[in-house]
Amino acid sequence: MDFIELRVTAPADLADILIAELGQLSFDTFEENEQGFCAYATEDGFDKEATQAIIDKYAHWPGGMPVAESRVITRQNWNTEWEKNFEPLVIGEQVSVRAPFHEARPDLPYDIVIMPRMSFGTGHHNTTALMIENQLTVDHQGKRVLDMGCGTGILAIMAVHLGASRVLAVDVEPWTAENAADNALENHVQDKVEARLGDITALEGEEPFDLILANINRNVLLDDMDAYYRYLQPSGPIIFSGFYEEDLHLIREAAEKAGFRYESHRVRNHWVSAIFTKA
Ligand SMILES: C[S@@+](CC[C@H](N)C(=O)[O-])C[C@H]1O[C@@H](n2cnc3c(N)ncnc32)[C@H](O)[C@@H]1O
Repeated sequence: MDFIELRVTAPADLADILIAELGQLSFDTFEENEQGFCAYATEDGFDKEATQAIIDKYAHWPGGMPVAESRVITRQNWNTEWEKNFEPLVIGEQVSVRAPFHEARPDLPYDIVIMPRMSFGTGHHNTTALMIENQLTVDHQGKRVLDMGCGTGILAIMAVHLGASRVLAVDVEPWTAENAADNALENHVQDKVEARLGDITALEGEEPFDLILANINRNVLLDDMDAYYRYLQPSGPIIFSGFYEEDLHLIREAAEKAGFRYESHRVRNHWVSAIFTKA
């Protein structure tokens, strides 16, 4: 399959804003670098005009105008690049996230092995790290968990490490659902994680979950808010991310309108992960 690689040169503060806005289009993987960042989308989902409109909107940015160039790449090239650049990392001082070719960290309580491929979720993005930090504060013991927008399945794997009894990991991108299943196997949690292809409609017939994790993007979260409420047990927690600090009020308004109670949120580089509970 072919993908679009969008190379963006922009000052760091603007790069964060552009990543948030491009994340509302079909770009779902971002790699930051010294000049700005690279964003990836499937060739089919790439909307050239909408992408250019976002770049043009910031032509008068005080720190320097953004410049974007796109090219088509194959999945294979993309993987090689990604694997070459994938550094192990530690989240919340407790969770080691690494590829199979990195050394394990037996000094840390949680070890997650990710085969990156073409999916979002190696822990390097602020939203993934924020989600995991929030997961560390929420009781997962014996819980049935939903991971919406699972990407690599990193949050689903973390949920099992924290004691979840079952996790349904759902994503709209076919290779992502496959990648999540492979990563569950790699982390020996395949008996507890079911990876499923689809969007919110893939949940039809499911009983409400004890805990929901949803790191997607602002628009999908807003659209699916009422459904999340229906698919959560009373007083169950839901952890959101994938949106920018400026949009927290929108997420909060929609969540409270649906019936959730705001609990807390954390922010890194303008990205947010927020915890609500079903009132
Ligand atoms: C920000 S990534 C999060 C990946 C991973 N959960 C993490 O925390 O790193 C968002 C994921 O949501 C998926 N996605 C986008 N729209 C979706 C939808 N309507 N329903 C389910 N998944 C969706 C994308 O394919 C992508 O893998």
